[in-house]
Formats: sequence, structure tokens, C-alpha cells
Amino acid sequence: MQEEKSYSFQVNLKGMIALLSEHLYSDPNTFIRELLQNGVDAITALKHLDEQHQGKITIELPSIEQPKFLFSDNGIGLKETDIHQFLSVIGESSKSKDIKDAQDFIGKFGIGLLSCFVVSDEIIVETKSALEQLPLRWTARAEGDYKIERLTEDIPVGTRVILSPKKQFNYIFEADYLEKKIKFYGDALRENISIVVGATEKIIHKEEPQWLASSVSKAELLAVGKELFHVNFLDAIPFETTAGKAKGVLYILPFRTQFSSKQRHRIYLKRMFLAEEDQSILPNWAFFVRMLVNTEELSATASRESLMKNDLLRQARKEIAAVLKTYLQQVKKIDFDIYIRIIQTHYLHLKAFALEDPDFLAIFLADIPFETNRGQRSFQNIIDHQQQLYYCADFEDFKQIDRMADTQGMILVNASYTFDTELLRRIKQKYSDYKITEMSPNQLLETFQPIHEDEHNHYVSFQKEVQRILDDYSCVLEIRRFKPIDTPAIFTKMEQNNVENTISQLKENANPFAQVLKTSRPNKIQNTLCLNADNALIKTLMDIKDVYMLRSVMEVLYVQALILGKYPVQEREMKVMNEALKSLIVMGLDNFVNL
Ligand SMILES: Nc1ncnc2c1ncn2[C@@H]1O[C@H](COP(=O)(O)OP(=O)(O)OP(=O)(O)O)[C@@H](O)[C@H]1O
Repeated sequence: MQEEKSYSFQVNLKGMIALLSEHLYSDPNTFIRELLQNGVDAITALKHLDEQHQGKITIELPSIEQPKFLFSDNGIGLKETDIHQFLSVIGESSKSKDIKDAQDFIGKFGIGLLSCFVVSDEIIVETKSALEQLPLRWTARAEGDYKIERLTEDIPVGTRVILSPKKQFNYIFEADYLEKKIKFYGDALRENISIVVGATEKIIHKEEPQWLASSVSKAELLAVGKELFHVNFLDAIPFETTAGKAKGVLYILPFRTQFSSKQRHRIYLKRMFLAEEDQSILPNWAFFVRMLVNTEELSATASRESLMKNDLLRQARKEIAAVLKTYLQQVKKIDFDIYIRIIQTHYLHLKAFALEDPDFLAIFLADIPFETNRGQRSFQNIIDHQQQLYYCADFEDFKQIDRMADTQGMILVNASYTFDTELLRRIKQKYSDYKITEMSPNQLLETFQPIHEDEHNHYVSFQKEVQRILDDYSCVLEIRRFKPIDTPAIFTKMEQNNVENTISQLKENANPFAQVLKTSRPNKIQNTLCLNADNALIKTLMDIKDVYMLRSVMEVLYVQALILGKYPVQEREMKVMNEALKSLIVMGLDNFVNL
């Protein structure tokens, strides 16, 4: 048997840097964030020794006289052993979780400094540890070697990172550009940050942001929101969570958003900007919200572009969801105007989530708006009006009967919009006290008053004659009384398989017409022409003895009813109408001549 030998993995630094820069640090600005983070962590470490220590970060920009980029902090610095152990070993961090107070630091993976290689072929770190007082210089090259030397001149306690910008990234080291980026990443930090250009020093950040202060008014929060997101929000809801120690503001958007569109938030981790597009700390139904949040205890992924999805995050999300729900419950009492504006703007999202979440449904039930034949109305308003809610799940059905419903004084919901039908069915299921009925043209027809039994004899021969005419159009005749009385005929069309549904639904609603419908209509029937016994023209028609004239008038009425019901009128029907009109005119002329 061969002798066993064990070997250590070797790391090709160049390959590693390429990997990191192409995948993990695809944005060349990342090094700014990583340097800021390291500076802040070093200051935090020194504060563990001296609570009063005032942190400061100074950035010196390259110039003709001094072509390097210098990033200095007055943090704890590095001892010689730290340099070997942490700076020079990829993946080693002095802030990892097995050290005490690890949760105070932003960094933890031991790779962040490598991002400097994206913009510079060399990284120099000059440092003096508060614990060792030895000024040292570490020089690392992208080729993978490094050296350490003792500095002859003394330097203050802290660390200075020196980079030689690659030509293609010169733009990043311009004062304006850099200032913007520093503010972007570091606007919530406690440390003073200044930029030095030549002989001038400019403090670009020094104050704790207003939204993180302990007492701040709603007006101030709205002003912060406007400045950060350029939006005049409807409202600002401050919140804090126990899980993950998140503190921030939920802003209610004043405009409707697409379900698929991602909102831009401002998410900070230990006051360092982390991400804009990470939605994971918000409940998925909070499309109408933009969030400004700092978390002290949640973790970031290694790329630092999002929060780590773990139990703590899920717990924090639950707390935020509870805050938002409580707000929505209370805002109705506190500020009705805002409540109504929220509903008017975001009802589509609210409907979607009312479907998923019974709490949501309970909050908004009364005020959920629906489109009806009489404009937009809230659920409660419709119920109050007629003690029940009628709706059409199909737009064609709605189109067909909205005019009739209107003249009958009925409010009819057009539930053909996304979520409406499903939501009404859910409400019906959950709140059995409410009477909610799906309407089809035929069902509406069934609510029309039938002719009295005693009158049947009077109509028999007329009915037979007209049915014979309508047989040519596969249409069944009904005679009823309905409003408006100036409407002589209504045409309805029903899918074959809807007949049974209609019957069972009418039965469910204890509608006496259910039995009539079942017995009087075979399943094959699709088309119905309902004549209005109260209409003057129909009354006159009953007295016409001339079968040709009756046929012509009926054909005109049939096509007119199609048009009224917004059914497509085919060439055949147009031809029938024209022929019928022509016959009527001829008949009229004959009568005229005979006079
Ligand atoms: N400005 C600094 N002052 C003191 N120590 C520093 C400084 N910058 C880096 N270090 C040391 O170098 C180590 C490696 O830094 P690096 O930025 O690569 O990773 P990290 O900050 O530990 O973790 P992450 O990869 O999550 O940012 C740090 O853990 C720290 O010990």
C-alpha cells in the first residue's frame, strides 16, 4: 500500500480576484463600501476599549502631486500578528462569530478588502494598533504576494489603505463622484467622514440621520422620505422590531404599482447601506410600501446585496407585517382621508391580499370598492342599498344586463376584474350573513314578473305564432313584465352548461323560478327573446292578425334586441332586418294606396 500524504489546497489569488470581481463584486464601486465598512468596524473595536472615542474617516483623493487614493480611519489598527492572520489570509476575519462582540461588526467573511483589487493592482495598508503601537506597512499585489515592513516614521493609531487607481477607473476617484457614493453607502453612519482634495478638507457626513433619532415627527419622516425617494408619500409609519433589531419607516406610496414591479427601498445593516431591491424583510403583500430600515442584528449575504434569509429575518418580517396591519386597522379611525386614499390607490393589491389573508379581508371588507352599473361603490354601500349584492363574473353578461339592472334600480357589480369574482365568492363563504348572488342575463330574466296565469289564454295563439317565427333563429320566446316599459324585447344567450348552474343557484337562493326554469326549459335552449307585456308596441303586436306583418315586426324586434344586448350582429341578421323593414314599408304603402 502506498504511503498516504496530505496536502493543503492552494489558492490562485489572481483567479480568486477575477472570480470575486466578476461575480461577487460586479460593481467596481464595491471597494468604497468595503473600505467604509472596515473603517467603521475598526472604530467600533476601539470604542470597546474607549467608549468616548470619536470615530473619523478621512479620504484623500489622488492629484497630480499625489497620485494615490488614501482611505484612513482612527480605529483600532492592526498588530503584526493580525496582519498575518487576517489581512493576509483570504476568508479569515477578526470579526467572525466565535469572538465576543462579533455582532457589533459589519464584516465577517474576511474577503471584503479583496474588492480593492478590482480598481487597483496593489493594496497598501499602513497601520498602527492601539494595542501594540507599532507602525507597519503591508503591501499586497494582485499577483498573490505580500510584504510587511516597519515604518520608520510614526503614524497615528488607526489604518490607512492606499490604492493606485487603474486608469479605467479614474472616474471613481473624482471628488463629486466619490462624495455621492460615500453618501449613498454611509449616510446613516455615526462617524464623521471628510474628503481631502489637495489642501482642502470637506466634511461630507457628520450627523446621525433624523429617521434613526429617538423622537421624530411624522412630518419630518415624510420630508426624509421625499428627499430619499423623491416621492410625496401618503403616510409614514415608524416601526421597530425585536427580532433583528430593525428600526425604520414604512412609507405608503401615493400611486398604484404593478404586481411585478420591484420597489426600491433603503436597507441598512449596522447603519451601512446594504441594498435597495431586497424585498425579503417586507411581507409579500406590501407592494404599496417603500421601506427605510436599519437592522442591527440581521446578517447580510457575502455579496452584501441582500439580507440572509433565516429565521431571524422571517421573525422580523412577521413583526413588520403586524405593524402594517395594525396601522391599516387604525388609520380608518385616525385619518379617514388617508384611509380612503390608500384604498382608492391600492385596492387591487388590497383585494389580492384580502383573498389570501382573512385579517386583511376583515380590515377592508366594508370599504372594498367594486365597479358597478352606477359607478364605483364600496361593498357596504351596495349591501346597504339593496340588502344584497348581485354580480356578473363575465363582462359580456355584465354588458348585456347593466342597462336593465339600472332601470330596475338594481346595483350590479362588474366582477370581471382580476380578483373580484374570487373575492366575492370568498366573502360569501366566510360571511354567510351577506347575500351575494351571481347574476347572468337569464337569472335577471327570471326576476322579471311573469304574466298572470289568467292571462295565459289571451296570449296562447300569439305565443304559438311568434315561437314559430323565432324557431328559425333557434330562439325561445318568453313573455314577462319588466322595466323599462319602453323596452319591447330583451335577448339573452346562455351557455348550455350554465343552465344547470343557474337552476341550482336559484334553488340555493330559494328562488321560486328555479322550478319553472327546470320544467319549462330543456337543456338545449341557448337563446331567449323576452317580450315585455307592458310595452305598447308588444300590446299592439298581439292584435295584429296579418302573419306576414307579425313576422316582419318580430324580425325587426329580434335584431334590435341583439343590438341592445350588445351582441354581434352578423350579415344574416342585418339582411333579415332590412328585408323585414322593406316588407313593412311595402305593407304600409299598400294600406296607404287602399285608403
Ligand atoms: N481598517 C482596518 N482596521 C483594522 N483592521 C482591518 C481594517 N481593514 C481590514 N482589517 C482587518 O482585515 C480583516 C480582513 O478584512 P476584510 O475586509 O477582507 O474582511 P472582513 O471585514 O473581516 O469581512 P467581510 O469580507 O465580511 O467584509 C478584517 O477582519 C480585519 O481584521
